[in-house]
Amino acid sequence: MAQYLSIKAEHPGALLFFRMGDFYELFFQDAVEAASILDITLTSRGEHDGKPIPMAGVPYHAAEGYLARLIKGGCRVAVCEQMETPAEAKKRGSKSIVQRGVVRIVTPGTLTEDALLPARQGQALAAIAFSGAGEAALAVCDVSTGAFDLTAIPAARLGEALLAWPLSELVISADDADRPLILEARGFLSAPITERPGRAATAKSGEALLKEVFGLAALDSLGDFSRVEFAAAGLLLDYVKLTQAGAPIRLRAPRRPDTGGILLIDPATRASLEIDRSISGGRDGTLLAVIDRTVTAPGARLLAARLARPSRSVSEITSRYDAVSHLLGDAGQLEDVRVRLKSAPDLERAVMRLNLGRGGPRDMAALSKAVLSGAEAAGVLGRGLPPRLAEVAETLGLSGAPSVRAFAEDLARALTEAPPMLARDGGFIAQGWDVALDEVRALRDGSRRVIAELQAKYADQTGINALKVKFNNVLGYFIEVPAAKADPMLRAPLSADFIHRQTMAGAVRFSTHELADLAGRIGRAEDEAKAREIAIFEAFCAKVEELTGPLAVIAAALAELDVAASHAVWAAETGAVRPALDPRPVFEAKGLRHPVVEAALRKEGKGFTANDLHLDAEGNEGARFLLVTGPNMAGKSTYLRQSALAVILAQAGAFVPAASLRLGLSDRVFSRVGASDDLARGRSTFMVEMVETAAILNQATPESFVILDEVGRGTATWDGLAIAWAAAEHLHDTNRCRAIFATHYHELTDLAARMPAASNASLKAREWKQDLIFLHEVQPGPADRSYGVQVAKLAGLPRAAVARAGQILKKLEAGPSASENLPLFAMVAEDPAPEFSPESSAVIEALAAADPDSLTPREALDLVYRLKDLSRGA
Ligand SMILES: Nc1ncnc2c1ncn2[C@@H]1O[C@H](COP(=O)(O)OP(=O)(O)OP(=O)(O)O)[C@@H](O)[C@H]1O
Repeated sequence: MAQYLSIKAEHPGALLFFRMGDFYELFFQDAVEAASILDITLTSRGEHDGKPIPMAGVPYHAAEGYLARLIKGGCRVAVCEQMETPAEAKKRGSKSIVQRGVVRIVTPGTLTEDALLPARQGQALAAIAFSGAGEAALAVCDVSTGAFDLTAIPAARLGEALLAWPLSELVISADDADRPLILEARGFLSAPITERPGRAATAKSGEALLKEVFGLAALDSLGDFSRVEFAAAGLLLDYVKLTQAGAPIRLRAPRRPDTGGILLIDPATRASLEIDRSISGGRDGTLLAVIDRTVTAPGARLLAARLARPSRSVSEITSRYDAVSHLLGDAGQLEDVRVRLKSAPDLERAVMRLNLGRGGPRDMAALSKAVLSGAEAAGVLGRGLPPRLAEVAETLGLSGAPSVRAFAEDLARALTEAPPMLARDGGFIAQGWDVALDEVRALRDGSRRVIAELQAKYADQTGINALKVKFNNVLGYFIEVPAAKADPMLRAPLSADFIHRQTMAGAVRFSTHELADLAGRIGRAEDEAKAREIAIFEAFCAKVEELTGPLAVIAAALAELDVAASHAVWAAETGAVRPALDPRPVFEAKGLRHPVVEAALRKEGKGFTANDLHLDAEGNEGARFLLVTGPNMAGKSTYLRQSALAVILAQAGAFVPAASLRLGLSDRVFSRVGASDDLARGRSTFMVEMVETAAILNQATPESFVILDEVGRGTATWDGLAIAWAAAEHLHDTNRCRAIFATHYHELTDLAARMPAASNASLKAREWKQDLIFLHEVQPGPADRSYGVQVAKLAGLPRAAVARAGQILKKLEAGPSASENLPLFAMVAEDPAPEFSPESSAVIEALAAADPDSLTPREALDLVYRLKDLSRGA
């Protein structure tokens, strides 16, 4: 207990998995907590301060499954192992306790095990540091692959920067816990936030840790990082170090992701476009889920990363297109490549596990299979490739890495067909690979055969046919006879040979010197074979470590090829086309479709109506601002979203579901679609809408692409209209970006005539026998009316209510306030609109009645006093 308590004291924030023989045991509050999450029995053992100690345990061989559930349940787990065998402990004195130590702390952001990590999802552990100058630095790593990115960003962009990663855990300095930006991040992040002492987040500690981890005397070779970046790196590495409990950190040198070259997507836009997470939280119904045709886990992770961080670099995007075009051009080759890729396991994570000392024979087999499958895929690719694919083919072809090929082939020969997960289980080195191993195995098997033969010999000698030689873990090999027949063996002369071991209810067990001797030999041979296998495995691990660099390049090439093939397959299935990139800020799509809605409709056997869209931020060849009207349910939101999704797909390097698309690259995509409450953060629907709209109006540049749906809907009609109006003008006049604006305020359609680079479009609907038919077709010009009542009828409002709504609508349409369009147009025309109130109209009347030319100075002064009184309502 003293040992337990002292180890537990070192890891206050984690559940302690305390290894005792074949179990990990948990005690005290840990046991209570784990038992409730894992639904396992809570028992007790011994006493502490006069009270029973709660205890719960899980078998060590099944620990991964339990760990996974605890991590999902938001726990951290410190895994404490026995660092020596009980026999070793005894050597130090008969009362010595086995030495134990924490070998790692398992946290949501630092997993490496296959069983704990979703294969097709990336894992990002991020740390943030802030500078005094409004700058933040973000250090992000994936300990399962070794990726490590380090970058500085304006602090205000923290949200979008964080969400561009598949975040599993965020580390912050405790000193930053109360910053508004962190409080805000708590709202939109689903990943847990871990606080660390502020001293870990200093430039000095960062520099020291970077030097230590990468074995450098000076940091110049890493590139030019700032103090705040070093601080973020320090915070991250310090945490990784803590969780690795002394094992070396295996990350690649930090890379600066090219944020200048990334299409920025803010958190609200990311959520509303459902790129990789649907509004309801899952992956179903997202853009990623619909286009993903990857066949390997690293490919799936790369695809997700590309959709999360589309590019802004023409050369990067073009080279991605070239690869897709090539594969799309040869269906046979594409299929052949994918067959090879399908048999390539997760090389990235297997190598990392092996390097961390957590890998096993199965990871070795995965490494070999992945490398050799990649080589086969390269063979299929052949010649005449565009540069990017040529590079992939060259890497995978291994012509430049003969030692990797030799190693992969060695492994293929050395390992058995289905190797065990853990090296200590043995039996993974194939016959014929190692002479010494084969010899000890022959010895062991020979002794086993002799034992099998002993059964016949002893049966003969004792005359007991039912005599059996058996094995169990407690006795080892033993001789068993039915109790009724055992008597002669307990007496001379047989008792001289047969030594009594155990009497059971129905059987008696014996051993002989001969049997013990043979069993000893088998045991020694088995130990020797295992030791030999482990030695071979360790030699392989050393080789993996040596080849880690080239293996990482191969892993990246495999993922790259898988993503290009995935885009090609999806394009072939859906008729997606290669976008044409234009240096001007245009968006000209013919026959554009919404990939997710289309896929959903296809499942129901329905077709999707493709639509065109032509925008030009400079206003030369098309409108920069398109106002879309049309009935509810006509397809406005779909039209808006499909254009924003096309920008994201195109800049991610994928083809787009259209007949054609000509696109000038965007710096940012903004979307405000649909109203959503954010009650958890204390914001009403309208507040959320205004916060998001404000973000767009404040940040959109002429290169941005904006879709806004029903701005102003969440408040009183006139207020809403006024806000929508002002937002439209601001986008058109000030932001000057490509923008589509959907609205139910028909009054706004007149704006197009007043703004030079704006135009109207609407979705067609037709009334037929009092029913409404949606054609989902976009046409130029405003919608004639809104058909809200018809949609209400479609939705199943009671017949009487629909009829009544129809009556009211007629009245309203006939009444002056509704038919006379709003006075707003007149008011906004030139001057800012004056506030009209009873008081102000009285002031105006008095002014109108006054004749300045005939006023004496005294009368003029009186008039001023009267106006003043009138304005107060006096
Ligand atoms: N181009 C299209 N082709 C076929 N079906 C479509 C198309 N666009 C939309 N739809 C169908 O119409 C439904 C409603 O579309 P959407 O939500 O875009 O309408 P809306 O005009 O934005 O409605 P509201 O004004 O009520 O928000 C979609 O869920 C989809 O099933």
